[in-house]
Amino acid sequence: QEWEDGQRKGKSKVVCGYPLSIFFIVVNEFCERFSYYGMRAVLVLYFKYFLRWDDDLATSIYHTFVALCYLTPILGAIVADSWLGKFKTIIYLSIVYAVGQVAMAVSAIHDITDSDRDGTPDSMTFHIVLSMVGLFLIALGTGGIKPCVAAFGGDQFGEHQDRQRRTFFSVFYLCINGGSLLSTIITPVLRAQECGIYSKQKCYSLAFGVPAALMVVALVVFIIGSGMYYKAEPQGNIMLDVCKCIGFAIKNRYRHRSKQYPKRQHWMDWAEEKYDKLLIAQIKMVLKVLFLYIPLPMFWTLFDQKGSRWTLQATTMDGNFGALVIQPDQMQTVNPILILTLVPIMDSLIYPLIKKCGLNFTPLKRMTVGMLLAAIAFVCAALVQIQIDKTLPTFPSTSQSQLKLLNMGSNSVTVKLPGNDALILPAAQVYPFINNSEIVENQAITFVGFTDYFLVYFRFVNGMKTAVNVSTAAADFGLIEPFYYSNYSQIKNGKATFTLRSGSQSCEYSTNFGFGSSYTFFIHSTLVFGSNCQDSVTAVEDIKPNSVHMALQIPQYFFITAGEVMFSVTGLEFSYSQAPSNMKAVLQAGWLFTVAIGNFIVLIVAELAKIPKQWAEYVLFASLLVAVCVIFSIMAYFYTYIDPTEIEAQFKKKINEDDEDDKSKPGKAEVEMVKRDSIKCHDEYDKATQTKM
Ligand SMILES: N[C@@H](Cc1ccccc1)C(=O)N[C@@H](Cc1ccccc1)C(=O)O
Repeated sequence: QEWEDGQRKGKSKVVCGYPLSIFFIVVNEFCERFSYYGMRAVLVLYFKYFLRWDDDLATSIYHTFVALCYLTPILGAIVADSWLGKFKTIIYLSIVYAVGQVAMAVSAIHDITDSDRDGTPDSMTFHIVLSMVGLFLIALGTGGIKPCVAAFGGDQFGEHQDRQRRTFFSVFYLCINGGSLLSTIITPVLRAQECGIYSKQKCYSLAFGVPAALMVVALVVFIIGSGMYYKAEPQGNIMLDVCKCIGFAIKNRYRHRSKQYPKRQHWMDWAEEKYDKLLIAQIKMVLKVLFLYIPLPMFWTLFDQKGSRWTLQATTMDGNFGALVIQPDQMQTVNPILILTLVPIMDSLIYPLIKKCGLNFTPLKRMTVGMLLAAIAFVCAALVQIQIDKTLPTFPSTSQSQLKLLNMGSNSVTVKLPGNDALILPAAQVYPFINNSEIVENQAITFVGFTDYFLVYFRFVNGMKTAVNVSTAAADFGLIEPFYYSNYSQIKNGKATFTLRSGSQSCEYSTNFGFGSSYTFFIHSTLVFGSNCQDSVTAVEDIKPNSVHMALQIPQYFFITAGEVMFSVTGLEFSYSQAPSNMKAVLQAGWLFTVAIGNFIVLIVAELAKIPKQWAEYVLFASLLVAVCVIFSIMAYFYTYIDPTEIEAQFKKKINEDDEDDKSKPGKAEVEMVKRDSIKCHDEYDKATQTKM
């Protein structure tokens, strides 16, 4: 250890008690998280609006990707521990990661396959394949380096620098959220820009390109620090040793299943014939924690829906905050903002206050409360969804048709449709109608799913005897024949002024478009060019503008983030503190594995349940988490906290004593010694795990 500390001191300058090398690691993490969360923030909208997938497919692929990102840490930990070491693993996988980000940026350039230059890609297959390859490389890179970077940072501190190491981990978490905060603000803004070579489209390529650049910066910064790092040699594949030892214990137990063999205290003790007692004790500690992890994925199932279902929910809401108009994907910034404020508040105010009240708020209790808060967040999301649903248009079912009756004459008319009562339609009015038979082609609202958040649809119906041309300052929408209608066109939301022209005469019509709205404008036969035509055009709302404000999502973000602080921050700390010294990475990978499983659960539940109402799906997830939370609290009640360092020290001390003993008494019967040691070691392990909290 002293030699290792000497190595550390020799490698890196020390600034205010901290090795300078950690500066490069922290900056690297900031840029990497910027890259990851920036790309992830716009991903679901890229699927929906660029690749033109529906909400369910977009959500499924999004969660498959996130799950993959948290499966690959196991791979990264194995490669780093048994082969390349952490430093080289970070470098190589960062290159893979950066290539993946570049592939994503290229996949979002619509001009590559837009040979007819109409603004939409001609071969969607090319864009889909390239983006899927990109996402696979990103998952490999980000997941692979995840358990390495934090542990590599921890390695830079010596045995006696516990306080500095703890501060490093806090700064590390804040940097993660600093990077993700910036990127979730910036990339949605970049996405909203228009760019292109032949035609202008939403700039997803830039929104993915900037995270790609940041990943290159992360790699460069990490390489610059290269000469200063303490690089621990790979210590062999501990995960493989753990698996082999467990496998041997199971096999040995099975071989000795007959009653003639005495029982052992723990099934892992059946590995004693072949494996080191210290390793067996360490595996017991890890298994105890891993058992406790079983219910945890349900928390992540809810937590990670911020980036999918909640972002899609925001697209049906009004993002107008006065001077500021918020993009749906920008709402995710509320999470890191709250993390940056809640973590210090919890640590310096709430937890000490609870302690002062005499309550023992143990890590497992905090995690239980975290789960309940996440369930509350989903109840809030369901309530918001119910409000949104009230404002949505009534869509015709598969056996129904929707039609609009438009009276273009100057007298009222009586309309009688087969199977319906007669109705009187006044002059120059429109009557929206859902019919129970399929008498007309159902085409009214099929386009709505692909509307960009800032774009609204409109069309004109010409009730005049002359053809009318419709244009704005930016675009010409063409000529509409008498008593005919134009196709739907898109325009940016907000105020729009249309010029209506017939020959050399014209007049102007102004109106306001709300987010997500769609309009049919009816030009009356009474319109007189050259005068004000404001009163001679009737605006009919095909789809009402989004009226539920995005601010209503803040409570659900508050509860999920408070839940994250209690659950995730505490859980990470708990996993670290309960892990034996050589298995910290194993437990970190295990912790991240629960995130992966959580994302798979979203896919399974969404696929199996197929709930038509979104609010009901939110309630289902909240109920599932409450049920899991009850199971977890029971498991936590029976968990006894351990001090791995103390247990390991006792084992090492005993092994040293035995070595001395062996030297002084050569020829002692080995079988006898194993028996005695086994009993002693059990006693030590049991003594050290008796502290139940
Ligand atoms: N709060 C998140 C960061 C975030 C930022 C923007 C939108 C969503 C999330 C955070 O701190 N993440 C950490 C820890 C973590 C959380 C969940 C799953 C794995 C790890 C991170 O390392 O990314």
